[in-house]
Amino acid sequence: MSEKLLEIKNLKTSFRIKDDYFAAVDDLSLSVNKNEVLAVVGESGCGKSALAFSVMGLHTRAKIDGNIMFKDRDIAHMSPSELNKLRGKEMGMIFQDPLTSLNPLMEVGEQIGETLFLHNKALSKEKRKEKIIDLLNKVGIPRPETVFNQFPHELSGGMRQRVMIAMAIANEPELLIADEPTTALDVTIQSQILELINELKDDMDAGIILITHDLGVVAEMADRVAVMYAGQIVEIADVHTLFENPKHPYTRSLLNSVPNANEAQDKLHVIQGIVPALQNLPREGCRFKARIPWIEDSAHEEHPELHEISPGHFVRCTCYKDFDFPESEEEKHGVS
Ligand SMILES: Nc1ncnc2c1ncn2[C@@H]1O[C@H](COP(=O)(O)OP(=O)(O)OP(=O)(O)O)[C@@H](O)[C@H]1O
Repeated sequence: MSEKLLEIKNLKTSFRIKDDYFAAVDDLSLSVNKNEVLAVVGESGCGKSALAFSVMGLHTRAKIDGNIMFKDRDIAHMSPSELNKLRGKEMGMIFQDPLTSLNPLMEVGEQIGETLFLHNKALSKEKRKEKIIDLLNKVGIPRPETVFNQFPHELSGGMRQRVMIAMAIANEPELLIADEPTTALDVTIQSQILELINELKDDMDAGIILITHDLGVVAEMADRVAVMYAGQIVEIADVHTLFENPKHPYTRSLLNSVPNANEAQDKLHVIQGIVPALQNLPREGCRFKARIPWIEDSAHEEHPELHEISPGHFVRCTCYKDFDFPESEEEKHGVS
């Protein structure tokens, strides 16, 4: 039986725009087990990073409602000092762009050392250095003794990403959030980094939230997949089910918009439109409705819910039952 590490219940993360608050994560619930990679996918602007930052307690101005239970403690409402004790120790995060999270003025060894020191003041200077070299080795950095004394700008993008991973895992966190960890990297480095994250999962029995818009990465890495649209989860299932039997029109559109090298495909489907800006998100009814105008209004639920259609496979709104891709351009634009 898998052991639950994180349980998010009815999370609502809202940002203030002018005089109102608008939810970027809107009543979202999900859980992550130990030794599991949960991928969170969706187009730009659907709320993936807002979710990750909420879990890490990194939003300074957002309004957070709901609960984020991490090992039976509600971290959604912890004080900043309590959260600081958890971050970097029990929870680690890998960001998309290492330059935003590494200090440009500090040598690599010193930065990793600081993270170690913050959470383990008893470690002697010598032991700390030993541990840092070990970590640099572990994340596949050649000549770790040299890199120890280098500044981030002296390293390549792939090496910087590895340094950030070394920092994120320095204290062996139980929960690791990786937000687009390989987007900026070329394909060979990307697969090495993913392999590394996979090893960490097994070595440390960690739970991992992997945020990405790359479905190839999802197929390779994830145990389960949550598909997000407009702040909500629209489908969640184990990775095999999600790729073999996707149901929600949004999931099917995402999968259908990716060329499949193994199969002959007649036509790629392009999802029309974009995720609306936060202030313009439809909050009533099916949020995806405007992007599939050829589907009858009556197919949608008034208050779309997540339906468990097979064990562990949840789909939001009944419109999935009637969904198919349009046969013609006219149909696609809702003209019959
Ligand atoms: N601090 C903020 N203030 C106001 N709006 C914000 C803030 N941060 C995010 N948003 C808005 O919240 C929505 C979700 O953004 P978020 O960055 O979580 O999306 P995302 O799915 O991670 O996108 P990407 O893949 O581009 O990073 C977007 O409409 C974004 O403009």
